[in-house]
Amino acid sequence: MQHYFNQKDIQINTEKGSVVALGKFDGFHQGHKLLLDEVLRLQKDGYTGVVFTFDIRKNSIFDVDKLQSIITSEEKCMLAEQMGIDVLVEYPFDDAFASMEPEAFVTDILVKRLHAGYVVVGTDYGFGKKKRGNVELLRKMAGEYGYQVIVIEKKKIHDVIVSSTYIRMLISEGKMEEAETFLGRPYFLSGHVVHGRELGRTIQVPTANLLPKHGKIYPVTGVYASRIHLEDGRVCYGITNIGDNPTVNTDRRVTIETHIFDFDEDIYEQKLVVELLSFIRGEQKFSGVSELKAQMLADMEVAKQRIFG
Ligand SMILES: Cc1cc2nc3c(=O)[nH]c(=O)nc-3n(C[C@H](O)[C@H](O)[C@H](O)COP(=O)(O)O)c2cc1C
Ligand SMILES: Nc1ncnc2c1ncn2[C@@H]1O[C@H](COP(=O)(O)OP(=O)(O)O)[C@@H](O)[C@H]1O
Repeated sequence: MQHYFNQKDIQINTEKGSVVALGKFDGFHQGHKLLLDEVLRLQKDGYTGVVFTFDIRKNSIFDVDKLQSIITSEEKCMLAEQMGIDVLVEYPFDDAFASMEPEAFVTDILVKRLHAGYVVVGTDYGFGKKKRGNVELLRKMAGEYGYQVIVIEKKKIHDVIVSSTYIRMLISEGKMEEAETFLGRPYFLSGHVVHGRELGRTIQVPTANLLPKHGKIYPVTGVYASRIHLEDGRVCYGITNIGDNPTVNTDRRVTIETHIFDFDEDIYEQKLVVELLSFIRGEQKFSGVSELKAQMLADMEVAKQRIFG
């Protein structure tokens, strides 16, 4: 997959033209999937499939520090690659771009740079200066510039519109099963295993530690049943604690710690993808390590019950 990250000199070489899906695509959820399926369908017909999204970190109108996404840019790239998308664009949404006339976006980017044969958007997609660009404008310019517009209606599940905002709310409340329904896959986090206090092994519950990433949304602190994807493709199950470990931690830094069931290997530096399947309990301060350990063993039984039934 080709990945344009935070760069404006995009040029796609395509014989037949491209199919471009436009959107923020935070989460690549069940609603986004309808757009992505159109891209994949037209890719099979020989069009170059492009997912066009924005990197908004350089725009002064957003309080970037407060923005939290379901998936990081790296995770978006990983998912697009897994789906088989040809090109992922994360276009810099800087102040210059925010004030671009929508007609110029169509002619300069969609037509000249991406050679769009098809443009796929949701019903309420807005782009360009003051969001004046919309489905109507895309349709109006389609004849002259030789592309077709595919408009996708909002997907609903149990009568609720699937949206990134709704899914972020579910995640932050620890409602992992519901988040999974709307995402179409469990919420996951990813990163490289770092060293911790090496206390886990002394209580026979070693935990692979990941650091939280800036800009990523995390669920409420506590214990979760989890599924772990190791770098070599193996899939394991385990239990994950997100929190600042009040029982043993003095610096109160938040970490993500996963104990993998029936596993005994050194996996420091390895990249893990940890899917959080089900919330078990909130984090607590125990009177000592032996109380904590007893609770961890009980948590493991609950996790196994939820995972294996
Ligand atoms: C299933 C599980 C549940 C945990 N629950 C708590 C908790 O409620 N309170 C707490 O202070 N720490 C909790 N921890 C974190 C432990 O304190 C931590 O894993 C242990 O200190 C090992 O740390 P280390 O990886 O830095 O060696 C939990 C860890 C796991 C794996
Ligand atoms: N079942 C397991 N689950 C998680 N990590 C394991 C397991 N078995 C061995 N390990 C290894 O042990 C390390 C965790 O041991 P631990 O004593 O908790 O040290 P640390 O405080 O550095 O995380 C992991 O990073 C991993 O390399």
